[in-house]
Amino acid sequence: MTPETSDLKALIEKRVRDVADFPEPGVVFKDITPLLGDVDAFRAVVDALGDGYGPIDAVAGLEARGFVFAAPVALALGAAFVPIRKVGKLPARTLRRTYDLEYGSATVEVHADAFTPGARVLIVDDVLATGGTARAAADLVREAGGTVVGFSVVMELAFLNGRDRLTDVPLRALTTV
Ligand SMILES: O=P(O)(O)OC[C@H]1O[C@H](OP(=O)(O)OP(=O)(O)O)[C@H](O)[C@@H]1O
Ligand SMILES: Nc1ncnc2[nH]cnc12
Repeated sequence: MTPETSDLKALIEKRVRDVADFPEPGVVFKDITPLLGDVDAFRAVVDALGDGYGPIDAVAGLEARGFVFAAPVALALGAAFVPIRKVGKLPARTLRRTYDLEYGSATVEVHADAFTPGARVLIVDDVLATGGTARAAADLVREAGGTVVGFSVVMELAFLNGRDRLTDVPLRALTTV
């Protein structure tokens, strides 16, 4: 680990707050709002999420917290931003996946025409927990014709083993707790 990497991990862990029993008893929620409130930390995280992938055509972000990181990463890389949204929000023809979360379940969609065939796509989110969201996102991008170059997250919750569901996708977690 380079000093820069360990500094970034320490910064993220300092600026992501644990909130017990949210949104339901037994869940320790990782609250990114302090990180978003620290301009230098937010900028460093955006830079690190998109660094070193080579040419990227589109950055796909997961509603809602993933959008906050994915959109600035897209701008920084000179790439398109593609939203992967909760069901019922995208207006044109969509592709859809349903999956389980640490708390409850969710269905997400992407526009069927979001990617040009073979587009190099980086997927960005805030947290990797069970990996259900990440798995759904990677499957949707592929079904829509994109090539998944990587999945980049701010924080991985290792005890939920999400990584095991993404063995076919290069995964980058800026920090793992
Ligand atoms: O690895 P998983 O178990 O799938 O969990 C990770 C996902 O859960 C959270 O989103 P959530 O669905 O709570 O939506 P939000 O961003 O709208 O709060 C988080 O932002 C990730 O997208
Ligand atoms: N514990 C957690 N904190 C924040 N986001 C999450 N998404 C799934 N589990 C989460």
